[in-house]
Amino acid sequence: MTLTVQKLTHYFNHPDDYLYKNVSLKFNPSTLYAIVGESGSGKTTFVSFLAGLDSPASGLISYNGKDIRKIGLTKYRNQDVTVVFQAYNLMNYMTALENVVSALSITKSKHAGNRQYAIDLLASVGIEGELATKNVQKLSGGQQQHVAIARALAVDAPIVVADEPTGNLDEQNTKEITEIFQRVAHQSKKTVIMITHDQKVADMADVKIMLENRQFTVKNSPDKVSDDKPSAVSIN
Ligand SMILES: Nc1ncnc2c1ncn2[C@@H]1O[C@H](COP(=O)(O)OP(=O)(O)OP(=O)(O)O)[C@@H](O)[C@H]1O
Repeated sequence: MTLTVQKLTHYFNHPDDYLYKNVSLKFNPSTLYAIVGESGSGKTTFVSFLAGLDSPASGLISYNGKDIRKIGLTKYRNQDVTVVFQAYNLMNYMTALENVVSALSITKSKHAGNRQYAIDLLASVGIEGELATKNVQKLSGGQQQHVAIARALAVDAPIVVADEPTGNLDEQNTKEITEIFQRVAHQSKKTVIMITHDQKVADMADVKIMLENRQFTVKNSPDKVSDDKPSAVSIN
C-alpha cells in the first residue's frame, strides 16, 4: 500500500524553467510526512499530483504498484485519497454534523446514513455535544478545521493529503490538529502527507521532506528513527 513517485518532473511554461526534475519518493502507511519549503517552491503543485487532482509534465505516480492514471484519476480520488485544505472548505449553510453526514452520503460510504458514526467521527476530533449541531459559520476557525478533518476522514481513504491545514490557526489548534494527523497515521495506519510552514508542526512528523532549490531532501525526525526501523522514505 505504498504511494510511489518515480522520476517526476514538472514545469509550467518552459522545460528549462522547471519546478523539480526526476523526483523519486516513497510514502508508506502509518507514517506522517511533512513537506516544508519556501513559498512558491511548488509544494501545493506537488501534492495536487499525489492527490490525483492534476498530472505532472512527466513521471509516474503509482499506488499499490499501479499507475494512478491506470486506476483512473477520478476513481483514485474517490477511493484512495482524501484532501484537507487550509481554508476548511465546509458547506457553510450546514451544521458540523450535517457536513459529515453529507460527506458519508456523497462518497457512498458504507456508513452513509449512519448518524451515530458521524457523531463518533466528530467526537474523535474533539467536536462534541452542542458544537456538532451548530452551523459551522458559528464555530471558530480551529473548530471548523477539526470539522473539515472529520469530513475528510468520513471518506476513509488510505491516503490523507493536507495542504497547510494549520496555516490559519493559533498555536493550540495547530498542536491539536497535528496530533490528530499523528493519530490518523499511527492508529488508523494511513499515509498522511501534510504541507506546513511551521517548524514545530514539521518536527511532529515522522519524516520531513524539504523542498529547497528545486530539490527534495528527506529527513527522518531524529527521535522517530530507531535501529530496527528503516527509513520510512527512500529517494533515488
Ligand atoms: N497553473 C499554473 N500556471 C503557471 N504557474 C503556476 C501555476 N500554478 C502554480 N504556478 C507557479 O508555480 C510555482 C509553485 O506554486 P505552488 O503553489 O505549488 O507553490 P507552494 O510552494 O505551494 O507555495 P505557497 O507556500 O505560497 O503556497 C509558483 O511560482 C506559482 O506561481
